[in-house]
Amino acid sequence: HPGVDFGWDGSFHPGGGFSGLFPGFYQCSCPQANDIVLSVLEKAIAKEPRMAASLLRLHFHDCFVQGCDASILLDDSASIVSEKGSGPNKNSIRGFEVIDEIKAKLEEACPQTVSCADILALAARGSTVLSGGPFWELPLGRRDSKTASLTGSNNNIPAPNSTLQNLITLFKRQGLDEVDLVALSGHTIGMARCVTFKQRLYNQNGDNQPDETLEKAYYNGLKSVCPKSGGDNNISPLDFASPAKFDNTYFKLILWGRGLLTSDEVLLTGNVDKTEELVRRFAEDEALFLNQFATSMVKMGNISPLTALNGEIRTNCHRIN
Ligand code: HEM
Ligand SMILES: [Ca+2]
Ligand SMILES: [Ca+2]
Repeated sequence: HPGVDFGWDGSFHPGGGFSGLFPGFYQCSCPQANDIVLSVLEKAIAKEPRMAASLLRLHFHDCFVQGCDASILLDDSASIVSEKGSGPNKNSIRGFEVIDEIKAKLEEACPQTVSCADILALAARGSTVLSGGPFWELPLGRRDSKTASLTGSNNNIPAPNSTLQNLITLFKRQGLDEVDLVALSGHTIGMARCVTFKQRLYNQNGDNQPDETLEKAYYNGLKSVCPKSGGDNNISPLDFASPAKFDNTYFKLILWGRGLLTSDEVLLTGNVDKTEELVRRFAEDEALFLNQFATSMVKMGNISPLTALNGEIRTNCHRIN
């Protein structure tokens, strides 16, 4: 029942707009929602620490396509072309079983109440916290889409070989600025497949040469995980210093030429003073990064939510009601 609860202060965007979301949204209708999410996450992340990273990314890939509306969870059907088959998602995005388990428990406790879109947001926050990262007050009340957009998924989610200008443009399109870009790019947990960084190792500029910004020892190690031919699905940590801990080592590694993706490296070397400066400051000051990450996650989570009578509360996140 939107509008009945308190928490109105969280509904106002930093920019001044009204998102319609607020932290107390389930305070009456499902007060145990976050505890249920956390209990499933604890188990899943204990079994596989990488799951925290996968769930965080799932929320990002949802929010950048039609807003945070759980469009990413819809399977192919008569009316839906699933986003799961897009370039950025195919053979890559994971964590659906954990979302299903959370949804099943929530349907049992509070039937037809907690949206799949809010589950993604709660799972992203819980995963961050359980990995040692920051907590944030999370505005809730998103509803679920009745549509998905495969083309949106292909066009709005940045590719790992993006230029810095391209990254800035794609984030601006979502109302996110350079500060949000650098903070949210904080690939401090999780893994990437060889195919996403192979170009850097063997042919960065079409001249059959590696990316010159790659530090030598790191480069040699990556070549053994990611051969010139084959091995596309071999994985390497995005932050090899602490792949399961949510900290600022990712930014330190970038300064040392040990960022994994081109999109990580260009934050420093892409000739935009602002992003270069932010990489340096986040590398120096962990608290600054963690605080900014939390702020930027709230901003990302507020992208075009469905509220009031728009959308629906799906009973099964895989399909519309
Ligand atoms: C700035 C543009 C971004 C680009 C180009 C990018 C690209 C990528 C790529 C290529 C992977 C590896 C995928 C694979 O190999 O299958 C990855 C993984 C990941 N990304 Fe990003 N990403 C970006 C921003 C973000 C944002 C905003 C978040 C969340 C706030 C995020 C969170 C993650 C996480 C946690 C993983 C690891 C997932 C896992 O281990 O399952 N990324 N990203
Ligand atoms: Ca979406
Ligand atoms: Ca880390």
